[in-house]
This record gives sequence, structure tokens and C-alpha cells, in this order.
Amino acid sequence: MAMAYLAWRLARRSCPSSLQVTSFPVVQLHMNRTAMRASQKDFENSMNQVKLLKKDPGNEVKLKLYALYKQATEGPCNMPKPGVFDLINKAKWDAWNALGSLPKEAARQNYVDLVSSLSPSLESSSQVEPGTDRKSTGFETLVVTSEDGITKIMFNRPKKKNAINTEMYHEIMRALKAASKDDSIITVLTGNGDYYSSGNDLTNFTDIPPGGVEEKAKNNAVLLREFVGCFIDFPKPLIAVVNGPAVGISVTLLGLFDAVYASDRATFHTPFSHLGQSPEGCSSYTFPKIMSPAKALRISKEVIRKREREKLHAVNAEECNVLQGRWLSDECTNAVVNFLSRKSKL
Ligand SMILES: CCCCC/C=C/C(=O)SCCNC(=O)CCNC(=O)[C@H](O)C(C)(C)COP(=O)(O)OP(=O)(O)OC[C@H]1O[C@@H](n2cnc3c(N)ncnc32)[C@H](O)[C@@H]1OP(=O)(O)O
Repeated sequence: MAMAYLAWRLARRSCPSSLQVTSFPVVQLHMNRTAMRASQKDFENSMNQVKLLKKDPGNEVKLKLYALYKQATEGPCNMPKPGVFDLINKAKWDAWNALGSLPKEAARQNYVDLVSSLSPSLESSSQVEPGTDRKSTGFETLVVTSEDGITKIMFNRPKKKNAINTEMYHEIMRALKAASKDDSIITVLTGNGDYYSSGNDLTNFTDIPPGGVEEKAKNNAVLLREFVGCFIDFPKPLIAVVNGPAVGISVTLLGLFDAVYASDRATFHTPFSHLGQSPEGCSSYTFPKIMSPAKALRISKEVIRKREREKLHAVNAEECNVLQGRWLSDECTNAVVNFLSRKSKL
């Protein structure tokens, strides 16, 4: 596919007017509709969605769409290989041929999945004029906006110092997943009010499920692992604008960001021992090596993170295991109870 992409780039350079954003995949997508069976409706819906695409999804995606369409409707590549100078048709042929003997059914499904992964940009391009500030609704604990290529995720529980409760963990994950697919270039996290975030909402430890504190600790460990995993896997440059004090997990996570801007009101506090807890957010790994140069380019990030992803997930899993035990310790329980009964503050 990389070769096909290169060929495509070359083709565009040598005959730019020959390939419009919509002319390549969409024209092809109108062909052979009668050949489709089982999930024809989904497939057709997806083809219609592609037609609504106002923004260029990129050459690599267009080649994939073309190849999957051909595979889904005609089966394995059955055309003679174009000549080496027929760059456009060769790129298309390469993409189709690369699918080998992928069954039609699977190709159809992959096509539908691919189009659905483009949906956020489809929605945004159909609903919002470029350059306008888009505010995402459906968040209780965040304000998420998108403007000028920047998606901003703002913690929005200022009265609670932006403490991260269970709902907020889930909403941050949801917002990150959406940001990873929208048409923004970078994603910014910041806090509303005087705090960036006071870290984990300590009331998260209070709603004990029927399985008791062990089950609670386990649930929290599962949530934490998934939450931190979203930061490990986040594909775009991720910037923190630390507008005020940051505590606990809101600090430890910063090691997974690509750049951290701190206002003159920002402070950083990781009260592990005070709370009888242990490191999380991969900080046991990232903090010791945090002095390395920060990189903000997406491509660089991809290369750098690829090397570290496995290690980071292993560190994340290990930290969650240890924390699960810490949350059952007397030290941790006492610290949380003290805070909640207002005897002790940081
Ligand atoms: C499930 C995954 C777990 C992942 C592991 C994560 C670990 C961590 O993040 S550890 C860090 C936990 N955070 C803390 O220990 C901070 C606790 N908060 C404080 O010490 C203080 O609130 C403060 C220093 C952040 C601010 O003090 P102050 O300016 O005096 O303001 P208040 O204490 O009156 O706070 C206002 C309001 O907000 C509530 N609140 C603040 N932080 C938290 C919090 N982390 N959890 C729960 N609630 C918090 C505070 O209780 C006040 O509420 P009201 O009394 O209802 O007004």
C-alpha cells in the first residue's frame, strides 16, 4: 500500500487535474450494484455516505475504498497489471491486488467499517462550515470544542476542582476517541476554573458494589487501565494546557502527552504516599525519562510511540495490578476516609 500511495502521489504531481477528490472512488462505487447480495443495504448506504464526503479523506483511504469495492463486487483482482508508466491505474491495481483472496463478504464488511470510521468527518463536514467553532454536546463533565484544526477537551467540574469521577473517565475516553477520528490536527486538554484537575474523584471509592471492596478495586483497576490505554494509543499530537493546580492522575498522565504548557498558576502534585497509593498513568516509566525532547509532529509520534506502545501497555497493566492491591490497604482507605470526612487536605 505504501508503494501504491507513492505512485498515487507521483501521479498527482504529474497530472494533477486528472484526479479529483470525488472522481476516483465515487465513480467506481456506482458500478456493479446488482452484484451485491446479503449486506447490500449497508454497502449501499456506505457508498452514499462516501458521496457526501466534502473533504478529501486522503489518497490512501481512497485507494482502500476502491480496492475493497472491487473485491466486494468482483472478487480477487482479475485485471492485467498496468504498465509501469500508467501510474494511476497501477496504484489502483496494486491496492486491489494486495487484497489477495479476501472473500467478497469480508471485503464488503471492511468497506462498510472503513466508511463508518470516516463518519465523524462526514458529520462535521456536512453540519459545520469550515472555520466555525463546533461544540460537541452530550458531555456532562466536559466541554469539547473544535476550531481551526484544534479539538479542545476541557474538564468542566470547576466546583469540584475538576476531580475526575467515573462519568468523566468515560467521557474523556469518548472525547479522545472522537478527536482521534475528527478532522483536527491536534488535541488540547485543559481545565475550566481555577484548577486543571484535582485528580481522581475520591468519592469514586465510596459506591461499593455487591461484591465488596475487592470488586470495587478490581473495577477501578479495569477502568484505569482502559483510560490510560486511550492516552497511550492516541494518534495525534496531544497538548495539555495546565491552567492551574494539577493533582494525582492529571499529573501522571502528562508523561504521555506530546507537549505540556503550564500557566503561572500551575502546580503539580502526586500525593502517592499521602494517599497510600502507587504510581499510575505509566508515570513509573515516563517520569524517569521525561527529560527527553518532546515531539509534536504526528509522523514522528507514530514512529516514537510504535517502539514504546507494547512497553507502555505492560507498564500500565502492572501499575493497575499493584494499585488494585493498594486500594485495599489501610493506608489508602484511611486517607480517603480522612479526606471525605474533611480531617485532612493536601
Ligand atoms: C479509578 C481510577 C483511579 C486512578 C488513580 C488516581 C489517583 C489520583 O488521582 S490521587 C489524587 C486524588 N486527589 C486528591 O487527593 C485531591 C483531594 N482534594 C484536595 O486535597 C483538595 O480538595 C484540593 C487541594 C484539591 C483543593 O482544596 P480547596 O481549595 O480547599 O477546595 P475544596 O477542598 O473545598 O474543594 C472544593 C470541592 O471540590 C471537592 N473536591 C476537590 N477535589 C476532590 C477530589 N479529588 N475528589 C473528590 N472531591 C474533590 C471538595 O470535596 C469540595 O467539595 P464540596 O465540599 O462539596 O464543596
